[in-house]
Amino acid sequence: MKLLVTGGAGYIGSVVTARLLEAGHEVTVLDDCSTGHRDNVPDGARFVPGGLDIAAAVLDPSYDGVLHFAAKSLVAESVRRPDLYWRANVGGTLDLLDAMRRHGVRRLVFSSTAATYGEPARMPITEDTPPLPTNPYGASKLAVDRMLEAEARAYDLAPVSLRYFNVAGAYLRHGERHDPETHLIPNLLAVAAGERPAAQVFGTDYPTRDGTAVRDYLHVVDLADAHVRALDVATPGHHLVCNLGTGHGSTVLEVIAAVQRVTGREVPVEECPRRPGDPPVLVASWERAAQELGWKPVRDLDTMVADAWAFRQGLVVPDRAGSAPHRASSGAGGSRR
Ligand SMILES: NC(=O)c1ccc[n+]([C@@H]2O[C@H](COP(=O)([O-])OP(=O)(O)OC[C@H]3O[C@@H](n4cnc5c(N)ncnc54)[C@H](O)[C@@H]3O)[C@@H](O)[C@H]2O)c1
Ligand SMILES: O=c1ccn([C@@H]2O[C@H](COP(=O)(O)OP(=O)(O)O[C@H]3O[C@H](CO)[C@@H](O)[C@H](O)[C@H]3O)[C@@H](O)[C@H]2O)c(=O)[nH]1
Repeated sequence: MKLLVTGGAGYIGSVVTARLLEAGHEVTVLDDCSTGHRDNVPDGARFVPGGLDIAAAVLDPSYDGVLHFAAKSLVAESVRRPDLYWRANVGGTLDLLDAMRRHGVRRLVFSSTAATYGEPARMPITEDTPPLPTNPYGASKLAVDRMLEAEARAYDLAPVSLRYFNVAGAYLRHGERHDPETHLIPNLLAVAAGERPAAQVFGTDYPTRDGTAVRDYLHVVDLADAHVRALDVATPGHHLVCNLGTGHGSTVLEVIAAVQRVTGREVPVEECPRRPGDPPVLVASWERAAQELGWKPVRDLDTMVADAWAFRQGLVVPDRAGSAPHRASSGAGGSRR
């Protein structure tokens, strides 16, 4: 297929672009490099610098589809500057959808998020869980999901919203290079590398097995492979929504233990107050993705940490598929409220 990847100079978009190229697709990346890096765009992809407002000039009717990663995605920033999030995530996507309609491009894979669900009490989270986002980031992504639903009906768009849980790991020369870095695993690796004095643990009084928050970490290559599959099942007039996670939750302290195990380094801990807006537990049910996409995650937490560590050391990270297949029915992995 001939594909446009928005945000392909970012962390996840660059890994997906690499996997799309490996699968034989032709890829153009559109990215304004606001949080991404030009040198992240894999060789073999065409790069167009710019924002979503120029999508109409980049697309043409020969394109088979779009994978849309370009967005602002920091929860805390979205609380401080909600206008930025509505404009970039909702307004930007409107520009993209207008461009797709104009050129008759229907297939769309969209980066949605677990943040659309808010703080549901029941785990694991299925796609039928009522979405109640608790911050403007999640709300802006939910607004796009709703736009896609309506445009599928009205204009025969073929959209797939993939709701990612916590993405981690690296592939080839692509890993997390955010500034500031807010994500847990890269921050822990900075401590292991001696670049930060201690790991900050945000909240030790959550109602979980060790008091720290539970998240469902998914390897970025497993995530990427779901996108390659989603392109094949996108259907005009139908909006498919699928969660992507492993069904297994890890606490912050368990992730710290994994980092110590994998790196062989000490990670001193500093207990800090809860980070505002952080839910206690988020764990995905990925049964729908298994059914609809024929997908399953096959890389475990230690592989995510090892690959992120290798990336940080400047190594080319190989594909380590099959480190630990996950069962679709596995439980929440954390005690519930
Ligand atoms: N990282 C996670 O755990 C996670 C979880 C759920 C959802 N997501 C979503 O996945 C997507 C990718 O996340 P990421 O972690 O790779 O982020 P990232 O910041 O590394 O990548 C986003 C890319 O989009 C580009 N971009 C941003 N706004 C743009 C615009 N208006 N026009 C053109 N380019 C623009 C940035 O320069 C960057 O290269 C985002 O939509 C994010 O909301 C990420
Ligand atoms: O230095 C740190 C960083 C994080 N955490 C905690 O670790 C967990 C994971 O945090 P982080 O890696 O920042 O991810 P989330 O805040 O869970 O958000 C990610 O996962 C969401 C879906 O679950 C997506 O919507 C977001 O885009 C994505 O950034 C949370 O409980 C944090 O409080 C710490 O204790 N110390």
